[in-house]
Amino acid sequence: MNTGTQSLAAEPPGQPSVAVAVRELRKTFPGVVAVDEVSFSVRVGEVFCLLGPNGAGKTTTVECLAGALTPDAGRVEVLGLDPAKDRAQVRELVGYQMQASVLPATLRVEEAAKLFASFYPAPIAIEELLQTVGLKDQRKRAFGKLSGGEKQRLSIALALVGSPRIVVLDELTTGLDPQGRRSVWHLIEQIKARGVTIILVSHYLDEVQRLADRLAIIAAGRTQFVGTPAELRAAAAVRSHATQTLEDAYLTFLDTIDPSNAGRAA
Ligand SMILES: Nc1ncnc2c1ncn2[C@@H]1O[C@H](COP(=O)(O)OP(=O)(O)OP(=O)(O)O)[C@@H](O)[C@H]1O
Repeated sequence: MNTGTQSLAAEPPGQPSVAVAVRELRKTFPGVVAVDEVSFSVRVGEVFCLLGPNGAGKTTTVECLAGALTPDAGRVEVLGLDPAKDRAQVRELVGYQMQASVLPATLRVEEAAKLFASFYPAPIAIEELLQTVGLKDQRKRAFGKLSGGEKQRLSIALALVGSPRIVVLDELTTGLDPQGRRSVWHLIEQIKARGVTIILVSHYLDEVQRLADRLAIIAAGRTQFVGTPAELRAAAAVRSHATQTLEDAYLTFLDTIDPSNAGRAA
């Protein structure tokens, strides 16, 4: 197994090069081990993708690093902070893409952005934010009247409004048409170009191929692989000569995971 982890303690003084370090993370809910033993590091400025089957523990993991859940065991560091203890600071540093559908239907785009901006000490100017995500012309439109792609853009805007250094995007392009997906990918590349670290939970291997600098595969609550997309293809090629696309490589890799690890009960 290649978990490619790094030690925060090994970082030189000054600007950290590791944005997020997760070590042997475990999180249970009554009757379920959601995350059993997950470890990975995310470097400052990279796009890092979390992949894995439904129920593998990806959302639980990112909720632990965003400070929304408290781990049962293990260690999580976000720019040197513990999200479970330094919750307020971590919430200023990490933008978490909310499920947009929780917003009231009558709330206008601009009102939602202003509301979320009021939670942060140094928010981005609303006009610049809406321009960046391509919603300037829709700023007066009510949330309930937005298309699926526009809702997705708004949820990204709300994750960015606090000028975060890290953005966590969970299932970024689910439900978008091909054009909408490509334009959201372009948006992610623009955000990356500003130096923001991006953690992306995705089921779409074309998206991962296009955006990811590195990725982790989580299955059965454990990290099964950490590396670049090219390294995943190389690792899968050892197991199957038929491997071609990143999706082929991912599926080949998953096939080799011991199924007795799955379906964990607490
Ligand atoms: N609040 C909760 N209470 C009880 N069980 C939970 C809770 N949140 C998650 N789980 C369970 O923990 C496991 C991991 O869920 P999680 O949402 O982290 O997986 P995921 O990898 O994000 O899945 P998906 O790809 O389907 O979104 C699942 O079995 C899920 O049912």
